[in-house]
Amino acid sequence: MYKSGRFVAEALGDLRPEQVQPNGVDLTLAAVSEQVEPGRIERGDKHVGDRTEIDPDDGVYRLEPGAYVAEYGERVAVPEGHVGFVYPRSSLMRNSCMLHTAVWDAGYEGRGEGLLEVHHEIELEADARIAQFVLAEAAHEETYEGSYQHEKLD
Ligand SMILES: O=c1ccn([C@H]2C[C@H](O)[C@@H](COP(=O)(O)OP(=O)(O)OP(=O)(O)O)O2)c(=O)[nH]1
Repeated sequence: MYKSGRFVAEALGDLRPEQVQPNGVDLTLAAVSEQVEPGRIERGDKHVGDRTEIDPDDGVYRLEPGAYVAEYGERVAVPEGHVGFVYPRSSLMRNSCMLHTAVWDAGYEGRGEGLLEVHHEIELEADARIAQFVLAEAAHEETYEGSYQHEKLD
């Protein structure tokens, strides 16, 4: 069962009131980058290819069609007994852009990333709300202890 937006907001903390939605909380766009070298997925390890961060122009990212990595501004913490997912804000999708998500594991804490697919040029203001984070109840044995634990926390 998906939890309420208020429950998700309490798990994340430190949000503006307009970020709290009925079924989740909105995440903002903290940074945009483009991958510039190949990554590698091996049977036992992985390597994320280098990226170049895009500078916003007067606070606005003007993006041509392509694939980008979006960094979210909020510290996400997935409580035990739950799993998280990110959906695009529907206005982003209605503008021919999409955010893709992997699984946000129970116990993960950090500022995560998503794959931003731009199918028609778009302007995104820095710190604008672009995504919605939701939590669902989920059974699990362990909690997250992978290499991205505590990423981009101050
Ligand atoms: O769209 C997503 C989905 C997940 N995460 C975060 C939360 C998740 O718990 C963590 C690790 O994801 P995953 O377990 O899929 O990473 P991995 O590629 O298997 O690496 P590792 O084994 O080091 O965890 O990344 C994101 O930032 N963006």
